[in-house]
Amino acid sequence: MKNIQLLDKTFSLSIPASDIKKAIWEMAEKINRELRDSDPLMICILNGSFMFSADLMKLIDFPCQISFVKLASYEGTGSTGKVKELIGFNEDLKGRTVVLLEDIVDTGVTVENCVNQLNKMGVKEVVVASLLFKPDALKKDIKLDYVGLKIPNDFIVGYGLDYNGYGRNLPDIYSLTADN
Ligand SMILES: O=P(O)(O)OC[C@H]1O[C@H](OP(=O)(O)OP(=O)(O)O)[C@H](O)[C@@H]1O
Ligand SMILES: Nc1nc2[nH]cnc2c(=O)[nH]1
Repeated sequence: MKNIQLLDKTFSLSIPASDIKKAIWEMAEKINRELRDSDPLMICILNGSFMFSADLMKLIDFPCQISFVKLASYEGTGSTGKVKELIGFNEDLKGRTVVLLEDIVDTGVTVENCVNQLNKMGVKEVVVASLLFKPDALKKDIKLDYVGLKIPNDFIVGYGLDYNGYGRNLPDIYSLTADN
């Protein structure tokens, strides 16, 4: 199995780029079918979601807007349980169908925080699309509308996800090995 080293930690290949591509293609098909008449505004949650959002958007086949927020809840290899807002929601979203684009839903604190903020801003509906979901880590009562792949509760890097800022550029996804 292919291993990589980032800073002090070793990771092993867990999701090859071909599986990621297939999951995004299937999600885009569904979104194209189900949201084309809703004039949705996609919101990419930076940093981690930049790669997923770019690849998904290229497969959306109707006129569609995208905007960006920058939030952080993870430090090192664990959740802080709190969401830091680095760039917030600053558009008029009243009455809009908003699609949150997440690379991963882990504890769910980030998505819960966004959904609460958006509802206060008077959106019509919030739809959540996440490439990855760790069901065993979830601590919040949130609804996920589109999920690419369900994964075990291991710390992962690659395809936008980082370890202390490194690993985001990897096309495949890697899991922290047991011997770290
Ligand atoms: O469900 P949660 O426990 O909230 O975890 C999910 C969040 O964690 C990651 O962001 P992170 O805080 O690492 O910031 P980053 O995207 O800038 O790496 C990821 O991009 C999600 O936004
Ligand atoms: N890099 C990284 N960020 C996360 N944010 C929430 N879960 C994870 C994870 O497993 N890896």
